[in-house]
Formats: sequence, C-alpha cells, structure tokens
Amino acid sequence: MKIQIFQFQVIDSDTEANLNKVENMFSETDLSSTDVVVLPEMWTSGYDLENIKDYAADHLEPVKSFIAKLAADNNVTVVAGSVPNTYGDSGVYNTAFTMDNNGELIYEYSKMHLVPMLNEPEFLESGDKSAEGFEINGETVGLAICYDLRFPELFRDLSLSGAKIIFVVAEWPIERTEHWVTLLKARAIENQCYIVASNTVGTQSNGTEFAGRSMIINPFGEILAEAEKDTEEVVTAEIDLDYIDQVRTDIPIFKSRRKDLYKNL
Ligand SMILES: NC(=O)CCC(=O)C(=O)O
Repeated sequence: MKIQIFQFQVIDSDTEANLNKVENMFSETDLSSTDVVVLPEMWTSGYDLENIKDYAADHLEPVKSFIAKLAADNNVTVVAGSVPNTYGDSGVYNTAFTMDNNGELIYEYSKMHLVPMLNEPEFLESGDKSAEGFEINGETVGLAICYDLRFPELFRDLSLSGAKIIFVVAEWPIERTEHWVTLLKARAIENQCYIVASNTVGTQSNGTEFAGRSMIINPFGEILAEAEKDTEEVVTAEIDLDYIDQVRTDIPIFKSRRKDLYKNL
C-alpha cells in the first residue's frame, strides 16, 4: 500500500486558502500509484477557537464534497484529517473523516480526548462514540486525532479490532516534539502496527508553532519516511502489511498478554 502524507502550513481563519492549498498539492503530486493520501488536523481553519463556529462545516459539508471530488478524480482514498464540524444545532466537534477512491464517505470520528493545553474543552464538544476499525482496500485500519496519541488504551483497542495501520492526524506543537516522536514510535512498537502520522508546520497568529515531522513508522518501530520540522512537503512510503505477521511471530506480545490479570482494563 503506497501512502502519501501532505504536510503543510494551515492558514488560520482562512478556509478558502487552505482548500486551495490542498487542491494545489493534489495537482502537483504524482498520485498515479498512490493508494492513500493523508491530511492533518483542523486543516480548514487552524486553532482560531474563539471563532470556530464561523469556520465549522455542517455534517462535514461542504468540505466532504470537496474531498470526494479530489478522491474520485485521483482514484485515491483520502484520510482527510479533521475539520471543525457541527451536526445541525450542536456545538462544534473536531471531526476526522475518510473518503474512498470513489468519493464515498467510509468513516467519520469526532475527537474524544479534548486538549486542555489548547483550550479545546472550552470551545469544542467531545466525541462520544468509540473509535472503530474500518477498511481501506480490504485492510482494517484505525484513525486517531492528535492528543488521542497520549492514550495507549485507544490504540490497543483499535489494534484489537484488527487495525494494521493507525493514522494519527495532528496539529502538534513544536514545544512537545519529543513527546510526538516518542509516543508515535511507542504506539507502533507496542501494537506492532504501522503508524502514519500527519502534522502541520508554521506558526499560527496566536503564536503556537507546530512541529512538522510527519512520519510513517513500521511495526518494529522504525521510521520509514519523515518530513522536516518546518517545510511543506509530501512524505511517501510503500508499506508491506505482511511484515506485521513477521514482527508478531518474532515478538508474540498479543499471545503473551494476561487479560486475566489486568484489573482496570
Ligand atoms: N491538537 C492537539 O491535540 C495537540 C495535542 C498536544 O499538544 C499534546 O498532546 O501535547
């Protein structure tokens, strides 16, 4: 499966500029043999949380139709990062979604762990549905959003649902880069799955600088491809899903688990 992550600077409070940027990246990238394109978190608006209602989609529209066309025109599945989103009269959720290569919505998930350090609980609603495995090209995958990375139980849950790849879509600040890299590797190693992590670069008008370093990590914890911390670029790797079985045979953690002794899980 060939995966390409689009790492770019999200222009805060300028949805049109961000849609244009994504459209340009699609037209400038050779996607002829690509299976999956991945976008970052909150990429239509950035973190202008005080005004987030102004930038929110409703039931993911119109951004869903925009991505549907790019997915179908380019014959790729798009893990479309996340966007601010309402459901009618609801508050605003941080909702991630995925469109298949026919432009059909195959999965949507609203961030369940809101980030106190970025004031998300003050302005956003927390998703109250479990994250679930879903299929891309017949393979089970999972999807998590940024701060979710700090919750190993979520990643274990997704792996136990059969996820062979877990996508992490993020706007992760540069001051906690060490956590970003360490936790991404840890989630790959402890679940023996691929981690595909998409982040943004640049500084928002509120002064938050993002860490870049989007990356693709294999089930042994090795980084297969990685972006710089501060450049807009496309990160590409071809991943071998059979390698998961080899790692799980060599280090059989799923067989060694002692569910009977873990009291609080
Ligand atoms: N957008 C986010 O969820 C950022 C998470 C973060 O800053 C952290 O976990 O640290």
